[in-house]
Amino acid sequence: MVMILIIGFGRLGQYFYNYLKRKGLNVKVYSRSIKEIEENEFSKFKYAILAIPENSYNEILSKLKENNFNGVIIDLASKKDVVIPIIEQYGFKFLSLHPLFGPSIYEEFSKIVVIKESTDKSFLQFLDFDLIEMSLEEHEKINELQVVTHLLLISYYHFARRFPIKTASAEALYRLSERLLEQNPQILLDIQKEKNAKTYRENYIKFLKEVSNNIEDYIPKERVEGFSRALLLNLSKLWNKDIRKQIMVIDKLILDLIKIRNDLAKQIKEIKELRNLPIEDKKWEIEKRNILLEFAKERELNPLYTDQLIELLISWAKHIENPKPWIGVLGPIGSFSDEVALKLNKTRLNIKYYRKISHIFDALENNEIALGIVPIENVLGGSVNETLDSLIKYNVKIVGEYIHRINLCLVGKNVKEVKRIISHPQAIAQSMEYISKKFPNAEIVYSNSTSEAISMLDEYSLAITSKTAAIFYGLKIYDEHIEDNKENKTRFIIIGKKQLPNPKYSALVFSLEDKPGSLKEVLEIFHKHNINLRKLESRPDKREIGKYLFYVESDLLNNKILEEIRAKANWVKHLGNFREINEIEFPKILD
Ligand SMILES: C=C(O[C@@H]1C=C(C(=O)O)C=C[C@H]1O)C(=O)O
Repeated sequence: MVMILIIGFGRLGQYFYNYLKRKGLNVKVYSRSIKEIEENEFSKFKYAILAIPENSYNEILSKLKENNFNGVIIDLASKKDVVIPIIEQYGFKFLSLHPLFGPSIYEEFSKIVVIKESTDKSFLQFLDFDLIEMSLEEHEKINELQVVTHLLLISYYHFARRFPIKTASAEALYRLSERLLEQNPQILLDIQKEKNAKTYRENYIKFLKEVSNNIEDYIPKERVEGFSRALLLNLSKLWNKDIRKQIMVIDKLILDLIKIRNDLAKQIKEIKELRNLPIEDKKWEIEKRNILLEFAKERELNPLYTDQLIELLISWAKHIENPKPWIGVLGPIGSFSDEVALKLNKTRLNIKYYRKISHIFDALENNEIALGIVPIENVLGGSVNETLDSLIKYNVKIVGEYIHRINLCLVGKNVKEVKRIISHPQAIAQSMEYISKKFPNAEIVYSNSTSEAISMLDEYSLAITSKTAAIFYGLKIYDEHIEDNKENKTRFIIIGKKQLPNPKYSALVFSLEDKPGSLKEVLEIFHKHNINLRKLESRPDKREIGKYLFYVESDLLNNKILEEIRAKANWVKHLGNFREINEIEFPKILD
């Protein structure tokens, strides 16, 4: 495997170190502060990347020579006319690069100049930046530009500091100058002390005088298409022809902004603590939501998605202000599980939405969430098999239950004609009579959840959802309580890892020996102890046809009874003891 040595661990050295590591290459560092290797190991390396100032070249190259390094030198210096002769003097093969790294080293802003005269270019295979080949002479023009840009920003920095009140453009320019001056001062000084630097500066001053004397000629007659909105975005368009890269810059900007937003939420939390105010400010949330929705409307942004995004940002901020354990629920927002979660948890702050019931079990087992809320049975549709099967498969406990009155609503947006009815199979099953009477010709389309059906709506379809979803997504409610049985209820279970005190019921699964009467023997144990069964359901054991597992819920079982059952069954899994709960009270429910 090729071994790469990085000498120098400033900004550029660190960047290349992380970049090459990420690519799975074998990289080591040698610098004043970090010595991952000894000098006598230099000979092991195929490449040595020099991320050091020009005035250290002699010292480092002689060290490399003395210690038998005979690979390729990769120089990242900007003054090629200074460093290349030194490298040649030591007789090394070399690759001369000039990384043009843009705003805070986002990769989308990074190009690398490769000097044509380099004697070994094999290292380029490891770099997937935009590479630009240039002769030493052409590269010199970059130096001229760099000298002038720096001159401008350095002088502007000192000039602007005298004026405390800044306009937006003065501020922007000032920030740019600060960004430059954040760099290693020695490098900045070296650039301005280069042999032609003084001439470059004087040429530019001459040019400035010319502009100043004939200013009318230099103000364009037409407006320039400029950087008026987001500077970086526009820069990105200039730098990247690749649209995916431009989108990536946008995504990174969004994340950077969210980071800033969340840091502000932390600050506001401190103020609220000082003033003894609650974290959540619903009044302000609603007010700002309306302002932002108006803002989005002016920009023709979809209000539904904008609203979801705002909701997410606000919950994110609140969760940062007050981190609570996560609750996993079948989503998206507006599912019946979400209704129950809201009822039990009061807020969506710490609710995570999952697309499938089994994903909630998986997340709980992996400690991504502290609790899950899942449906287990409906009066009309019967058991939710995915929940039963997940209870069998995953290592979690039932800690509580909640019975929820289901109101099925028929919703849509600007419907012209009803050709399709979309919903979760359970909701469809619960309103089949209604659908076949009212829409005998409609096609039935199944979705993963009732709320997911909303994203599938068009002018020719209706969805069956909760009222919460209809309100949240601003949909028209065409009818409600369309369920065939007006006593429609769903029982939800709360799953977790710890049991609550004072349980009333128990749940277990067991398998039996394949012989006459084996189920009866187990059921007799319940009878003998006068334990009432609430639910008995068989599930295929999924290994052999005709083999079943039995899911049982009953009044509370003690250990002695459980032992008796274990003695009669082939295999028993105790799924927990639980009772009805009407509120999730953290931290009580966790310890
Ligand atoms: C950040 C704040 O705290 C909460 C979060 C909000 C948000 O993220 O926009 C708004 C109001 C508060 O419920 C705040 O009070 O402004």
